Amino acid sequence: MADDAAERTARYKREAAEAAVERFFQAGMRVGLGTGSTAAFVVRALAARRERGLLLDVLGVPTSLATEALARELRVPLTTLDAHPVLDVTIDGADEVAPELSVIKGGGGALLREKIVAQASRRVVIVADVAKLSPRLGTHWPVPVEVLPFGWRSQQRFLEALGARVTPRSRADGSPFHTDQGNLVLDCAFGPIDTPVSLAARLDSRAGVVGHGLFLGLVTDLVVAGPSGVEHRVARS
Ligand SMILES: O=C[C@H](O)[C@H](O)[C@H](O)COP(=O)(O)O
Repeated sequence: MADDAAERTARYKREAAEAAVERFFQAGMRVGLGTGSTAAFVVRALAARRERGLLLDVLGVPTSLATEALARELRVPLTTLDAHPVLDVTIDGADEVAPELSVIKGGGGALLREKIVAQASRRVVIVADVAKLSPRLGTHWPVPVEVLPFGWRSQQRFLEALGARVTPRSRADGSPFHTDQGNLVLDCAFGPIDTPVSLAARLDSRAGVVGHGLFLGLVTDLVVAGPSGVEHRVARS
């Protein structure tokens, strides 16, 4: 039963990813490659197109070391933001998607590079299975906050004072989780967030906080897959 549900979810992720690659990646583009299980389907779909002789001149900027490794394994050519500071489009996953297409990201710890790449992209497409949809950010998912190891307990107190239940992220063996930049992640359960813009501003202005998973006003498109098929939604500008 549980296996069936996991297989269905994986199928929806793959369907969303494949539909987005077909729709948004075009010859000659410089593209951002997201991180996570849904974004991995994007890299695989791009590699599959290349095997058919399509999109051969597309170059990708990976948002994590894991995505970089996968792209290299599948022989997807990569570039950097330094070589291409403006990208045509990024396709990435998300943990929670609110109706106005604000999202929480960072379940895999790649939030900082993902936001840097998203902010450098003309178009930001989120691919998701239908279970990621939410009436309000924070309903189902904590906000990951990336902090410098230096003074991190002060950041924990700051985040608790903002109303969060804070869980320092750890690995399966209990050791602290470190991002690709060597920082820590504090998962901050706020519950449904009434004012995400002001919360993001508080986080952005705190020294020692180097990133957070609230992506507000960044996403241009959502491709979501579920039992009734694949749907494309566009953010209101
Ligand atoms: O840090 C990781 C990313 O923000 C992922 O895109 C996000 O956690 C969604 O991951 P998945 O597609 O595996 O559910």
